[in-house]
This record gives sequence, structure tokens and C-alpha cells, in this order.
Amino acid sequence: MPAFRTLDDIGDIAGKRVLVRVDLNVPVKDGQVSDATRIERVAPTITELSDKGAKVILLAHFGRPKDGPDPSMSLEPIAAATEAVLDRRVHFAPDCVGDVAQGAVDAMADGDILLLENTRFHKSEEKNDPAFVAALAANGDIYVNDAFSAAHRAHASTEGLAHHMPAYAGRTMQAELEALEKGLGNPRRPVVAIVGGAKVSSKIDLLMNLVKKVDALVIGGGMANTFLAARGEDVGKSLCEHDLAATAKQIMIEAASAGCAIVLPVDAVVAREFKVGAASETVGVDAVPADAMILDVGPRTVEAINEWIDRAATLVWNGPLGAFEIEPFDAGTVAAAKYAAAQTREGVLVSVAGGGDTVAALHHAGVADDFTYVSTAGGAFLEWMEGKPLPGVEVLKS
Ligand SMILES: Nc1ncnc2c1ncn2[C@@H]1O[C@H](COP(=O)(O)OP(=O)(O)OP(=O)(O)O)[C@@H](O)[C@H]1O
Ligand SMILES: O=C(O)[C@H](O)COP(=O)(O)O
Repeated sequence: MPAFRTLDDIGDIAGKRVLVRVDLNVPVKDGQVSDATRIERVAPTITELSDKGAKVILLAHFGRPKDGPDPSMSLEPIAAATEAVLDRRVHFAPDCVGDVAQGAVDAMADGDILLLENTRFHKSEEKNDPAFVAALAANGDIYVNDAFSAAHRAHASTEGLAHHMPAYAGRTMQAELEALEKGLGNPRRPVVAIVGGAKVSSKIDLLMNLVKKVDALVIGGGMANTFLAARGEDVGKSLCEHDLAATAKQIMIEAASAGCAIVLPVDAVVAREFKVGAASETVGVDAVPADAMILDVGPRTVEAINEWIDRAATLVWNGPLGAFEIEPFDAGTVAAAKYAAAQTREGVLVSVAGGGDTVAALHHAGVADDFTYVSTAGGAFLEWMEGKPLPGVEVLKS
């Protein structure tokens, strides 16, 4: 019995306006959704509510717009991708509050599905501003949160709304929490975590707690560069948050006192440009040219990572090891993913991976179905691993 209300408790919703928070922050390449996993995972909740005659109003964010509306982060193209996954009409309104949103909601028939524009086009979304929450709430009678992957954010659409109206967990929210509890609630040790990707500033702090929960932390991707720089390496033009060097050093100290091994790249694939066909070379991490960027881990690092996967009974993975969207910078991620998948198939490893791009990378490697569990969540998954209460989940508890 879950600690929160689910769609099983929602009752008769025919004709009701149901605000459904989903995570449509999907990877996009050349204007096309390159991995629709997040859309596929929320489809059951949307169709269930629509089939019950509700007016289904989808709220979601896309990217991290800095100063209000940014056409490159519009959800309009994602409405078309959602329509394709659902095989049902998805209407779109170019604002999530105000007259535009209200007009679109008023025009809905029972069972209709409407996607409202990126909630982050309003700065008050991330501030969980009560006036903005009230403006969102004006268009709904019931709130359903199916965005586990955004549940670590206490934003208006992920947390605030649940205080305004009856609130329920969607099917994916419920399934994610149950699967993570089953796979990682009491993990077999040693537990090895791989953390890579590009969201360095928003994820680095959680590593401070993660090193107390795992036996080894393998750091790759853009995240590794900040650690390498903190250790004194020159990472050239690589993605690197130099002002987080002190945090990185502190994490290494915490890890040492918790008995958690920190595994950093020993070699890297570097290039001067991040584009198809760019010339690249493999160098030691102490020999990165000043005008080059680290775009993948090198083969010696992959070997070391695979040795840690061998030692692990449980593997937790968020964040690609390199900029996998463009070859050959996918090689490290693909090799480690295939290795972890093989160990999982042999029954010697429980492997749980999560994150929008991580899932896309596992699909790219052709092994997503071989992992024990693949979560849609990246940051939220790591915070759950840390044992931190997730605001979007806490607020649903009765
Ligand atoms: N060395 C690198 N330099 C630049 N970008 C990198 C590097 N390694 C990985 N990346 C980028 O990291 C991005 C994915 O990082 P991110 O932290 O968003 O992972 P995620 O799985 O999507 O997690 P979440 O769901 O939390 O967003 C990819 O777009 C990839 O190109
Ligand atoms: O991709 C994610 O992890 C979620 O959509 C949350 O996005 P955010 O890190 O920009 O809040």
C-alpha cells in the first residue's frame, strides 16, 4: 500500500479538469525527439484519465530557459511527439496561465488532452510563487503528478499545486518509486555508482551524501572535468565549473573518510570542435591540449570502469560518460553500458540506470532492456538514492 493517493483512489472524474504534471524534458536532436521514453512512460496515466472522461491538461517544463519565453524551448514540437506516442490528438496552448490557457481549457471536451506551454517560461514557476500556483490552479479541479523525474524540484507545478486541490500520484510516479524501492531499497554490496553527464552545478552537491551510501563513485562525463581540475589537471576548453573546485575537493575528502573509492578518468578523447567528423585524439588526463575539450573517457578509463563493474553487486548509473550524441564520443558510454548489460544478463549484477539522456544513451548502445531497471529520472533518482525526501513526492503523502 503506497503512502500516497494513486489513480486507484481518484473516483469519478468525468468532466473534471485534471492538471497532470508530466516530464516531457526529452532529448532532442536536429529538432526531433531522439528518445521518447519519458513520453511513453507517462502515456498510461494520460490515456487512463482521458478514457475516464477527464479533461486532461498537461503541465511540463522543457530545458532551463533563463529569461522568460524562449522559442527554442517551446513545448509545441513535443505536443506533436506526444500525439504520435499516444496516437490521440493533443491540443497545445502557447501559455500555461492567464487568458490563453483558460481559453484553451474552456474549449476542451470531456476526454480531450491539452498540453500547456513550458511552465519555466514564467520565473515564478521555479520560485513556487503562490500567485503563480493560484494561476495554474485556476484551470484545474484535480492534480496528478506523474513526473517522478522532476519530483526533486519544489516548483509550482511539481509541489505547489498539490496544496490547492486533491492530489494523486500518476501511474509512472507510483511505478518508479516501487521499482526503485525493490531494486535499491536494500542493495547488495558492493554498490558502485557511475555519475557523468553535464549538469555539474545542480548535481555536484548530492555527491557529498552519495559517497556515504556507495562503495565506489565513478565520475565521468562533464562532471569528471571539475574533479580533474580540482586535482590540478589542466582540462583545456572542457566543460568545467572551476568555481566548484572546493566542493569537488570536499567530496573527495568525504569519500575517503566514508571508505568510498573515487574513480576518475585516466585518459580522455579530446577534440577542438564538437561536431560530426571532428578530428579527435586520445590523451592522458595530464596531457589535455589547452585548446581542446574532453568529450569522452578513453579506453584505459573504460577498462578501469569495467573492473569496478566486475566488483559491484549493484550498479547505479546517471549521466553519460561522454558527449554520446556524436560519434566517436559515444564509445566510452557504449562500452561500459554493454559491459554492465552483459553482467546483468549473467545474473551477477543488479543494474539501475536513470536520466533523460542516460536512457537515450542506453538505447543508443542497444542495451536499455538488459538493465535490471531503467528510471526516467536522473537528478531525482540520485537524490532518492541519497535518501533525501523529494518535495514532489512528500506533498502527495496523505
Ligand atoms: N565530457 C563532456 N563534455 C560535454 N558534455 C558532456 C560530456 N559528457 C557528457 N556530456 C553531456 O551530458 C549530457 C547529459 O547530462 P545530464 O546530466 O543531463 O544527464 P541525464 O541522464 O539527462 O540526467 P537528467 O535526467 O538529470 O538530466 C549529454 O547531452 C552529453 O552530451
Ligand atoms: O531532466 C531532468 O532531470 C528533469 O526533467 C529535471 O530537469 P532540471 O534538472 O532542469 O530541473
